[in-house]
Amino acid sequence: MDGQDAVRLAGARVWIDGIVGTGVRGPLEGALADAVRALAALKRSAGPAVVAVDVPSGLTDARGEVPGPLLPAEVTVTMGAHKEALVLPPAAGYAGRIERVDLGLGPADAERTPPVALHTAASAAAHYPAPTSEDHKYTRGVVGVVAGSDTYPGAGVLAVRGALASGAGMVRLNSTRRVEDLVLAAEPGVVTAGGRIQAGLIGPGLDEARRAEALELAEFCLEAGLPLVIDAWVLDLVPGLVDRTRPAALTITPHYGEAARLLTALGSPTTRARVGDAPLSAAQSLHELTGATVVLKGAATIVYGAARTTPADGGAPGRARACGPEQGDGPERGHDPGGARNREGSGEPREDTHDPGGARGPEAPSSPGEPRGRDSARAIVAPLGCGWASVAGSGDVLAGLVAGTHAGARARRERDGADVHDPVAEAAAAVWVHGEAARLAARARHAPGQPIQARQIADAIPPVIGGILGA
Ligand SMILES: NC(=O)C1=CN([C@@H]2O[C@H](COP(=O)(O)OP(=O)(O)OC[C@H]3O[C@@H](n4cnc5c(N)ncnc54)[C@H](OP(=O)(O)O)[C@@H]3O)[C@@H](O)[C@H]2O)[C@@H](O)CC1
Ligand SMILES: Nc1ncnc2c1ncn2[C@@H]1O[C@H](COP(=O)(O)OP(=O)(O)O)[C@@H](O)[C@H]1O
Repeated sequence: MDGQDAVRLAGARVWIDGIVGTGVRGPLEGALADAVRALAALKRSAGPAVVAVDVPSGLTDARGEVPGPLLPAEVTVTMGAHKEALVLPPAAGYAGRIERVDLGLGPADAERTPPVALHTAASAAAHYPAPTSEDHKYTRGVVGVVAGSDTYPGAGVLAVRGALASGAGMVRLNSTRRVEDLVLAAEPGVVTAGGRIQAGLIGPGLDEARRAEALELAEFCLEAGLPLVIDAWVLDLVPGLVDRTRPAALTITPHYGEAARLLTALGSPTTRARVGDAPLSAAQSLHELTGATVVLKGAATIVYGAARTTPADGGAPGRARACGPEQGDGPERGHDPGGARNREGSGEPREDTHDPGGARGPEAPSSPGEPRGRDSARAIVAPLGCGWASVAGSGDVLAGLVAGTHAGARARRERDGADVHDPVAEAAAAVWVHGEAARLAARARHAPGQPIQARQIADAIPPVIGGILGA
């Protein structure tokens, strides 16, 4: 590109970038790299809008990494299927708004580009069915939550609100008196007594003083084969839990900083910057090292894991002993989220509070690295989120929503005796709903939008779910 080209280009308000497509692999090199670098610099100073054809030039990597110079676009018009580089972070951040042009190659094109699927409203709707006349709170799912502390009381409120907003039938909370009072003032339907649960959540806003309660719920869930979501600081429990249990039902929800810490603790040292450069690889490594479904949070959130195709619970389908009878059981059975405090007066742990190994059957995977009865791993990514979602407590709402979504799915499996468990699809649905809720709250669907708080994301979840069910 000579000086005259530069002057001509600088005068144009829109550039159409069709320089390099998806056929190239690895970083652009030589004269091509120099030209793309020069154009990117000129774009920064002259400010044209760039419309890329298929992919922005330089986004060549199928794992969403950014290998070298590239020309960022405001709009990318892509043909047929979505390309990984357009949906996976960090590359997705350079593609702008995506316009897909159907080439008539079939409906699957819209959603799938193996091995990465893009989550959509249609795929989320299946995970939030409207209750029928047969349903009651236990068939809609009960979430046991250990969240919030006197250090971070607000996170407990937000996690509970996320779980409730999922459509779960009930949330049982174990927290400090202050957090419980705050939660009950906002949500009087929350229960602080022990009892039957169908999924657990530990992490949001916990401090060291709450470690024992978090560990107790984690062990209860993993031993009973109940879905367990681990978030935030208590992700540091994961290496110990993976060693001692088989985490078939474990979902972890780290942000990049937490992912780097956890990978390092698992013997794969890395940094937050390296996770940010290659988040798909980080999510894959976390899954391979733990067996868990990994929700790696960022501007575009990657969900990585495997579906179970054999009974998650072993034994009689539809019933987990640790959860007590099918219905009508009260606080005398199941998990006791109040721990020792709620047992005051009895002197002993209750008979059904822990059920070591009882509900986990022979179908449990033999090791985290070599799960039996599971499909091969896959990634699902939600479209690039609305930036207003990056506000304190947003991830706490998401953790609650993921746990509520797992609890609902688990309750339906118990009711129907179903044996297919797809925690990746469940978690991806929750991520999609959370992203849409942020967009709705911020009024950012067709406009830049406006600042929001995490509680507004929680408030917007029910209308998003209602919207996808009514569509
Ligand atoms: N209202 C309440 O009660 C709230 C309570 N909360 C509770 O606070 C606790 C601490 O959680 P926390 O995430 O703030 O701190 P922590 O994990 O130590 O991060 C340290 C370093 O990690 C990085 N990093 C952070 N976020 C990142 C991201 N999204 N994406 C990428 N990187 C990110 C960043 O590193 P840097 O970029 O500076 O290198 C940062 O300096 C936790 O229990 C939580 O539940 C919060 O939810 C807020 C609302
Ligand atoms: N730039 C962004 N655009 C869209 N969503 C974002 C962006 N940055 C973060 N998020 C989302 O915001 C949430 C932040 O969660 P987290 O880091 O756990 O925060 P907190 O601990 O304060 O709740 C995640 O759901 C993440 O996907």
